[in-house]
Amino acid sequence: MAAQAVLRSSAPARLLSGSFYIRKGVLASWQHYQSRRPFSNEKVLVELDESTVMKMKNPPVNSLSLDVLTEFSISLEKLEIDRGCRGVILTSAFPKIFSAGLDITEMCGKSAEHYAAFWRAVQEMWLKLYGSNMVTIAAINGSSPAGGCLMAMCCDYRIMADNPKFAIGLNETQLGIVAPFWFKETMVNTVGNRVTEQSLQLGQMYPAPDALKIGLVDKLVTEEKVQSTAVAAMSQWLAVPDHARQITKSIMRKPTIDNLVKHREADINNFVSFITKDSIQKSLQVYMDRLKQKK
Ligand SMILES: CC/C=C\C/C=C\C/C=C\CCC/C=C/C(=O)SCCNC(=O)CCNC(=O)[C@H](O)C(C)(C)COP(=O)(O)OP(=O)(O)OC[C@H]1O[C@@H](n2cnc3c(N)ncnc32)[C@H](O)[C@@H]1OP(=O)(O)O
Repeated sequence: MAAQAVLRSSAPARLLSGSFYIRKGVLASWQHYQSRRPFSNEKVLVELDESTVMKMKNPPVNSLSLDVLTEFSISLEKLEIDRGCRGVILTSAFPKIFSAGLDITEMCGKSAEHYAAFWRAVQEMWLKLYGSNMVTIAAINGSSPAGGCLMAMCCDYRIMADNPKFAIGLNETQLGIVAPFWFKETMVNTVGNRVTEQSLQLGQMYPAPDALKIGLVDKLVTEEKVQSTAVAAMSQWLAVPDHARQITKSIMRKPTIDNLVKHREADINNFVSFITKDSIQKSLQVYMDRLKQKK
């Protein structure tokens, strides 16, 4: 099977635990297995099976904290330099939630230095995932607002659980904040300018069937089949010669990536000056209070 060809050998089924876990099909040897042990840290779990799977595992809702983002980038980088790994499926360890997006508590009541470090980590995650040479497939097994939607959009292909209760979108304006230009550009590259303009202004969350209609996701399947469908899609993507696919991906994405690289420091300064405003802090606090009250 092509998906197995990605991952070269045979290996223990499961390795690590934490906010993510990565499952990888087959390793060449026990020594090779041992050499992957650095994945075994607080936030990342590596599972070795038929496909490489990164599972977000930060209860209760996979919010993307500074730690989670840092761990995600390190883990992805490790896979990126591993020549035995050609593709990654990104999913969640929890049913009903893919990711709640950026951890709002990281953007409230902290120092300017903290906000800068947090935003750099968000950028790093995006640069690594959007710019990955690997085939990346999002297996979206639940709701995926804002930063969660961004992660999914960074992938080459998106499969979502066919449940209208699960919604995906960039809802930043609903929090009184603004999706930065590179979130916007990622969405434009996914669904086009007109849909993005409307979605971003309204902070629209799309139930799964609507997300399929606008092309925000590529395929809907039942919840139980999300991961197996991702594995099957991976086989298809991996049947294409790597060099041709990678160069094509780079042609498509490089201008967007270069734009952030060029303006990275300005973007951090912009974020810090925006998020430290009293009015923005108030908006985020009100949103968090509402989230807690809805119970
Ligand atoms: C001039 C300016 C120009 C440019 C701009 C410059 C800079 C840009 C500025 C800012 C950009 C910021 C970009 C932000 C991106 C983001 O990702 S913001 C996060 C958006 N996320 C959301 O809105 C999701 C909110 N959560 C939900 O809708 C729901 O929780 C859920 C659908 C994900 C899950 O629902 P339930 O299963 O019912 O779970 P609960 O709602 O009960 O939640 C459980 C628990 O988790 C807490 N929580 C939920 N989401 C978050 C989160 N994102 N961060 C932190 N915490 C979260 C929730 O409060 C509950 O907590 P407890 O009550 O249990 O303590």
